[in-house]
Amino acid sequence: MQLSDGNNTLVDTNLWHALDDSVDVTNLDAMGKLERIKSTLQNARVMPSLGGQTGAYFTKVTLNIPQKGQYFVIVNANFIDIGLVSYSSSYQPTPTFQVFSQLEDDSTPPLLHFQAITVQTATENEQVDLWLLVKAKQFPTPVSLSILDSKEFYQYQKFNNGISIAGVTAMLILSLLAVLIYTGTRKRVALTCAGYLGFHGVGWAAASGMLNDIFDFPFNSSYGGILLFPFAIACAAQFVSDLFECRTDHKKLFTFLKWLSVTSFILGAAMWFMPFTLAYLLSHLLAMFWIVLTIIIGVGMLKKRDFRAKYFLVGNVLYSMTLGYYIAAHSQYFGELAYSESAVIFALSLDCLCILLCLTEWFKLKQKEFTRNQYLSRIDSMTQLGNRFSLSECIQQIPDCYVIVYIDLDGLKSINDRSGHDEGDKLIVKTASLLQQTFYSLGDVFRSGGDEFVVVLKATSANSIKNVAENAFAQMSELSNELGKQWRDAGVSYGIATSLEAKEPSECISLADKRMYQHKAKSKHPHSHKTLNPDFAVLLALTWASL
Ligand SMILES: Nc1nc2c(ncn2[C@@H]2O[C@H](COP(=O)(O)OP(=O)(O)OP(=O)(O)O)[C@@H](O)[C@H]2O)c(=O)[nH]1
Repeated sequence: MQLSDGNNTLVDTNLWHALDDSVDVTNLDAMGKLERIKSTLQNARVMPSLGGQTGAYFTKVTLNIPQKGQYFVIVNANFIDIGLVSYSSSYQPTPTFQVFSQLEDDSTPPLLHFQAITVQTATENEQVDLWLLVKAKQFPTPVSLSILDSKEFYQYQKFNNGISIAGVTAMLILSLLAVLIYTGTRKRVALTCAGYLGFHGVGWAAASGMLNDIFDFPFNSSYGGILLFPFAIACAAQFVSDLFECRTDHKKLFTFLKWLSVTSFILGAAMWFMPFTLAYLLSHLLAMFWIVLTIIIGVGMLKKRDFRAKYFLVGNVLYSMTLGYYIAAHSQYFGELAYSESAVIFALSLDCLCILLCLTEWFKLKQKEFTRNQYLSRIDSMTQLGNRFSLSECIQQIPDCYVIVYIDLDGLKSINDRSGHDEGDKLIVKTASLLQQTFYSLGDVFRSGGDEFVVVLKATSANSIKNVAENAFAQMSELSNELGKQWRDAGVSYGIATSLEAKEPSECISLADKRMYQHKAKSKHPHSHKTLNPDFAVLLALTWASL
């Protein structure tokens, strides 16, 4: 092959020769082995393609390199268990050996996803004979060779390794964030999200050869990427189900995603026992199916105005585009497509970011629902006043000095009976509005029951309590008169108690309630002496307290 300035790629077609089973390639350091391989070249079977093959293969390539310097040969195979290269030239007759594979690539330039070997020429127009031997459990895709000069290679290496490391790190960090969210919230959606992102991150760390580089495993972990993928989809299907509340809101989709998740999980477990090429194919089919499914779900949810789907859709559209490019790059029908792994990892890490944003959208929605429910559970819808629950929360935080006014409407039943419940409602709403107008700057008003209200008035000091209570008396009389003007039978009965008379706010409310009943009894039976005048009672208590 004459190297030129353009694309220097040797496609896989008829490039490789099958190695005779009798040649033991495990002892790679033995030069003799390579010499034996050379002698088998004449009789060796030529492979139309390495795509889908298993075992050991070798090739001899002659390169005409115009410039003196350092060149790199990239072996475009994602999985290599054993790799051996030797090169020699008329100028350098003694062969130079290099060993490479995901298991052993310390002496070759670090290149994620693939393997690179160095060829050094000593003169211009040097003709180099390159002997290459590769062995893998499976070569799921064709194995081409790309020859780059040092400038091109370092640029490629920087881009390829940089994007892969950044992408995998981003996926793992996002997954960790989801785990932290889960530990704080105990929400299943955060856990399934962590699984979704985490399996993708670990899968690509394995597939790119990063795990082997970091941990020096005794086995080739790059096959693990494909084998972990169905587990990522098992988590992803559960995440989508949790994200869109499918259990309650989309029952059919819930059942479908549950089965998809179970099937993916079983497939993931079964793949460890199948030929790797089949596993590779199944993982890619699952990926394509998943992408189409996520886009359909995303569009469907957006149509239903579920805006959790916006990030979900953006991420998956991006991922699907690069996955299409990746699959095309590995099929060889479209020629050499550069950076397909980097493109997929980059898009997938953005997809993972979008997935985490979906999770935050889910929590935002839950927060809104919670706030709304909190509001609804504390507010009386007719009067917009706080209800009994809200009152009990209020008295838990009440300051030391306060006055409680307990109010019960008079005449509501007769207004209901005479003019209908709508009219009765108007009386309730009017009373609430007058109470609010009167006391809005002095305290809080609650509707504690059908026709009962409680006002909690804050006093700045023990000395000011009496003034606050007296003011409340005056206001209540005015309120009663005001209601009487609009509804013939309407008025209010009320009782007032202060913090000076009770140890606990609840005791103070009971006292005010008791006085309200005394007041009501008094107004219904003005001549009875069995009940104490409530105005008198509270003033008496105040006098006692101020002594
Ligand atoms: N219109 C209307 N009536 C209500 C509502 N809640 C409770 N009531 C009615 O209010 C009445 C309260 O009963 P009472 O307290 O005996 O009626 P009252 O006429 O105010 O008599 P006293 O309190 O004894 O002075 C009942 O008839 C309830 O049905 C409501 O939200 N709207």
